[in-house]
Parts: sequence; C-alpha cells; structure tokens
Amino acid sequence: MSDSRAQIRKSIRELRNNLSNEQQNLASQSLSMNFIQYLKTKKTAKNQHITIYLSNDGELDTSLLIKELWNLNHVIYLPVIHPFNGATLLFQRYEKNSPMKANRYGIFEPKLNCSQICPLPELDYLLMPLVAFDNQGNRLGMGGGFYDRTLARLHDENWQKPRLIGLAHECQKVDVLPIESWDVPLKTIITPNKNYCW
Ligand SMILES: Nc1nc2c(c(=O)[nH]1)N(C=O)[C@@H](CNc1ccc(C(=O)N[C@@H](CCC(=O)O)C(=O)O)cc1)CN2
Ligand SMILES: Nc1ncnc2c1ncn2[C@@H]1O[C@H](COP(=O)(O)OP(=O)(O)OP(=O)(O)O)[C@@H](O)[C@H]1O
Repeated sequence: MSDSRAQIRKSIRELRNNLSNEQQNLASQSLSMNFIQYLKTKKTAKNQHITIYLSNDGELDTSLLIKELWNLNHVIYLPVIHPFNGATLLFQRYEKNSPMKANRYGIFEPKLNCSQICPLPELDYLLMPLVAFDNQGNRLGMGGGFYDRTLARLHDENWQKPRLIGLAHECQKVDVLPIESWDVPLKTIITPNKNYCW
C-alpha cells in the first residue's frame, strides 16, 4: 500500500514539475478566477480568514490568488511548521511586509510570531496543497502527514469551519487513491479547469 502511494507521488510530482512556465501562469490565473467566483457563490463576506500556501515543487501557483484576495480585504495565513510539536502546522497571518524565512524544505513561511497565529476553528477556508486527488475527494500529500495530523482533531468532530479546499492541476487527478485511516477527505477541489464538489 505505502509503495503504491510512493509511486503515485513520484509520477505525479514529475508530471506537475514538467508543466511549462506558460501553463503554470495560465493555471495561476484560472485558479484565481475560479476561487474568487467560488467565494461569490458562497455569498462570502469580506474579511474572511483564508489559509493558502506558497507554491513549491510544481504546485499550482498561488501568488496571484493571494494578491487578489489581499485586494479584496481578506485576511491571509500561511502554514508554519510547528517549532516543537512534531509534524503539525500552525497558521500565521501573511501580509506584504511579513518577515519570512525558509523552512526545512526550503519553502518560505512567516517568521514565527505567536500573536499572529490563528486557531484552526477561527479560519474560514483552508486551501491545501496536494500531490494527487481521486474521484472521491481523497487527498495524497508530500508524505509528511502535516495536514492530516493538524486536521485529525477536526476529523473526529462534525466541524463547520474551516472549509477544506484542495488546489491542484488537472494532471494531479487519479481514479482511485489507496487511502489510509488518517487521510482527511476533501469536499472541494479546485483546478484551473473546474471545481470538484462532493
Ligand atoms: N507549498 C507547500 N507548503 C507546505 C506543504 C506542501 O505540501 N506544500 N506541506 C504539506 O504538508 C508542509 C511541508 N511539507 C513538505 C513535506 C515534504 C517536502 C519535500 O520536498 N520532501 C522531499 C524530501 C525532503 C527531505 O526529506 O529533506 C521529497 O519528498 O523529495 C516538502 C514539504 C507545509 N508547507
Ligand atoms: N492523524 C495522524 N496521527 C498520527 N500520525 C499521522 C496522522 N496522519 C498522518 N500521520 C503519519 O504521517 C505519515 C505521512 O502521512 P501521509 O502519507 O498521509 O502524508 P500526506 O498526506 O502525503 O502529507 P501532508 O498531509 O503533509 O501533505 C504517515 O506515515 C503517518 O504515520
């Protein structure tokens, strides 16, 4: 089982890393339009608390979406790897002038500042990176278990917030993922081509 997860990770990471700059730019524009349109259909008020991520390893580029959401007065957060609580994530406010530093994987995150951390249930939307997703909204990540561990508490309850939304290129879709007990399925996945809802 874990072997096939590793295989899927390897082949899909290769596919998305092979997308051209032009494909990435177009994908980034479509993502931005699709998510902002999605917020409109939810009649979302301003000042929503939205966690995104800074793209790495061929992931769908979020930089344009972040700028547009700032312009619409939403409050943006990024994941920060917890300094001592194993492989879990904190969600810290991200502004244009936030001091940043590279984490152990070379991904930039805001320098830890406890006064800027948002507790998970106070977030409205959690936009998550993923390596592969399937027909049922299952998600396979980079293999660190960061999001699954962080969301484990929510998974046990019948939670309302945050809404979990995966972001991916269309080439990251597979028919069926081998899932594990801790995997947290998603109700929405947004690609440049369409919004999947379960
Ligand atoms: N953009 C982004 N930010 C994110 C995540 C993510 O998937 N994407 N994460 C989602 O959880 C967390 C970081 N998790 C990550 C886990 C593994 C690797 C990675 O590149 N692994 C290398 C091996 C690196 C090593 O061991 O030194 C690899 O698999 O090649 C990157 C991020 C938090 N921030
Ligand atoms: N809720 C959890 N409690 C304890 N360990 C967990 C939990 N979720 C995941 N793990 C551990 O993390 C490891 C990696 O999990 P998995 O392969 O599902 O990560 P992933 O979803 O690909 O990564 P990420 O969530 O960081 O994007 C697993 O081997 C598992 O042992």
